[in-house]
Formats: sequence, C-alpha cells, structure tokens
Amino acid sequence: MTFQFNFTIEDGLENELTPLGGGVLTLNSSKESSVSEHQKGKHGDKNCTPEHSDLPQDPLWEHKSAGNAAPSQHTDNSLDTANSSSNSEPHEKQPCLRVAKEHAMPKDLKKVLENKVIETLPGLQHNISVVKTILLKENFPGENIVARSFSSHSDLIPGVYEGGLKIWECTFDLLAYFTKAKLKFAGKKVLDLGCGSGLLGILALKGGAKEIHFQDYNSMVIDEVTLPNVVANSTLEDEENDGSEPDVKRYRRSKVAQEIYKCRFFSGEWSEFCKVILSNEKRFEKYDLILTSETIYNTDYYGTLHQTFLRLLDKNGRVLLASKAHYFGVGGGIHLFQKFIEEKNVFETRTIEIIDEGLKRFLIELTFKCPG
Ligand SMILES: C[S@@+](CC[C@H](N)C(=O)[O-])C[C@H]1O[C@@H](n2cnc3c(N)ncnc32)[C@H](O)[C@@H]1O
Repeated sequence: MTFQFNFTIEDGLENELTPLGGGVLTLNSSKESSVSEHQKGKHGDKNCTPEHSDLPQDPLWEHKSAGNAAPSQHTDNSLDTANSSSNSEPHEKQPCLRVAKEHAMPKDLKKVLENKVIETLPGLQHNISVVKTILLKENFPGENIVARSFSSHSDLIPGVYEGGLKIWECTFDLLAYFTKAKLKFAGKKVLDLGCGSGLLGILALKGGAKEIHFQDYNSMVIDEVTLPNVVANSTLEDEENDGSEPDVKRYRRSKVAQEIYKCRFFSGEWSEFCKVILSNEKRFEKYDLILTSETIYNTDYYGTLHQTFLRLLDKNGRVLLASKAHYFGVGGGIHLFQKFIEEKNVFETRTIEIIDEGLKRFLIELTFKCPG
C-alpha cells in the first residue's frame, strides 16, 4: 500500500524530547495564568499589564502535558489527535518540551531537492511550489511517531508531532489575504511561526522581506518539508545554465539565489525557540510581522504562544493569525484565544476577515496596546 505525503520518515524523533519531570508540567508561575484560571475569569485588570516589564526575564511558563487532548469528535471539521502517551499509565506520562535548535542552511542546496517531487499549488495568485515524497507503508518503523500518526488517523499527536507535515486550510486564507490586501513585506523582518510547509514565509520571501525565520515544532518538518519548499521556490544559481545565458539574466538569477540566505530555520517548542533566538544574538532585532496559521487549537499552549508574541514582536509590529472557529478534537479556537488575549491585556485584537464556509475561519491581527 502506498501513502503519498510531502515528507519522509525520521527515526527516533522521540529522542529529541527533553523530559521535564513527571505528570503535568507546571513551571510554577504566578505571573502567567493557566488556561483553567483564565476560564475561571481571574484576570480583570484592564490597564496595560505589567507583563511588558517581565520581558527580559525568563518567564516561568506553564506548559501542561501534551496528552490531555479531548478525543476527536470525528466531524468534518474536527482536528483528529492522538494521545501521545496512549500506551502509558497516567503516572508514567513524560511531559516534554521539545528542545529548540537552528537548522544550518545546507551547503549544497540542490541536494535538498534530491528524491523530491515538486508540484505547483493550483488556484493561487502566486506561483508556489511544494515538495512531495512517495512513501511505502512497509518503510515505516514500528514505533515511529509519524507512523503512529498515520495508524491512529490523527492529524497530530500533541507534544510529539504538531501537524506540520500537511498544509492546513487557514494557510490559504492568509495567502489570499496577503494578495487582496497587497500586504507589503519589503524591508520587514518576518517570522512564520508554526510554519509547517512554510508557505506564509515563502510569500514573504517572494515579497522582498528583509529576513524570514521559519519555526516548526518538529525538526523533521523543517528538514523534509519547510526547507525543501523554500529551496523549491528559489531559483538556484547554476540551474539550467549551460554557459550561453546572457550576463544580465545570470546576474538576476544569482541575485535570486542569494535571497534564500535571508531565511533561517528553527525547530522546537515555542518557549525553547525564544530562548535559542534571544540568546544566540547579541542584540536581537524583533519581528515586524509574525505570521501564524492554525496554531491555536490547543488551549494548553496559549500561555507560551502569548509569551512568544510578547518577547519577539517589535513594539510596532503585528501578528497576523488565522484560525478555525473551533477545533473539536483539542478544544481550542478563535473565541477562546481572543478571550485569553483580552484578559492578558497586552495585545489589541482586530478581526480582519471571517470566512463563512462550513465551520467559520478567522483572520485576526494582534498589535501591542501600549507600544511604548
Ligand atoms: C496544525 S499545524 C499548522 C501548520 C501550518 N501553519 C499550516 O497552516 O499549514 C500547527 C503548527 O504549529 C506548531 N506548534 C503548535 N504547537 C506548538 C508548540 N507548543 N511549540 C512549537 N510549535 C508549535 C507546529 O510546528 C505545527 O506545525
């Protein structure tokens, strides 16, 4: 039996996880409220919160065990999830923060596309290519998490695999919005957060962004999907060059090849990603734009996501976020997220567009309430 997917299988993904103690992981925060506190409505202060002043500190974020997703409702719009610890007794659960790292740009970019089938996405205003890889079911190692994701028919396994191997619907909503709104990327520093296929960042690259960072939870997604997609959308320097090409054309082509070096790639959990990016650079220049699609399905991650925006977004920057109204399999959704953001009282949210087809989808914008 043959599966067709836009990735290859990585062995030993579980080995990248750092166990951080047993049971539910709570990093002792009095500053960062948990979602359950939020749902109980404990945050009433409507002034600019003191969270801005917490910025330089290492936040003590709450990060709950990944294994607490509600079972899938199996509706058309449900997010099918598998419990990462489904084979363990509750006391044996090992909640994990996936350590973050930067992925070096391969020296030979052409090698990235070896054994990859490239296709152009239909129905888009911009020409965007994506890689596809044909996999044989027999090649799946028994314990491999991707194989588990297949066999459990799940779109993601919270805390283990967060869904970056497929292109999610809201990505296309944001792409369409970029075109419609004639969004200007030129000169901007952009983060494609929870990038998966990386199409949002790729469009920013095509639009002349100054620098584009791609982050995904899973390193395999970066290596096998995001990076190949970025390469597939950049014309490589000596591609099709038989020596007869005019100088001007060759110069233009080499300029395009250089564009790819504006991109950097990171994998790991959001709080870990923040640590890596903030500690690796002497003076971290914050992002003008954070683009993120279908990343608010799990309420357990809202605290870390909020902190990520807080720490990495420029004071005059904005987050463009796309989400479904509700994710039945996991319980998150746009309204819960907006409520969370409102109660934190750091960001202003504005609904940009509502796509009312089946289960509603939303595009929202977040900006700092007090940019100063
Ligand atoms: C459902 S996928 C969406 C992928 C892509 N943005 C799209 O729309 O096609 C959610 C993405 O969010 C990222 N993500 C979710 N929770 C995360 C967490 N706690 N830490 C880091 N990344 C996370 C994963 O990398 C994953 O690719």
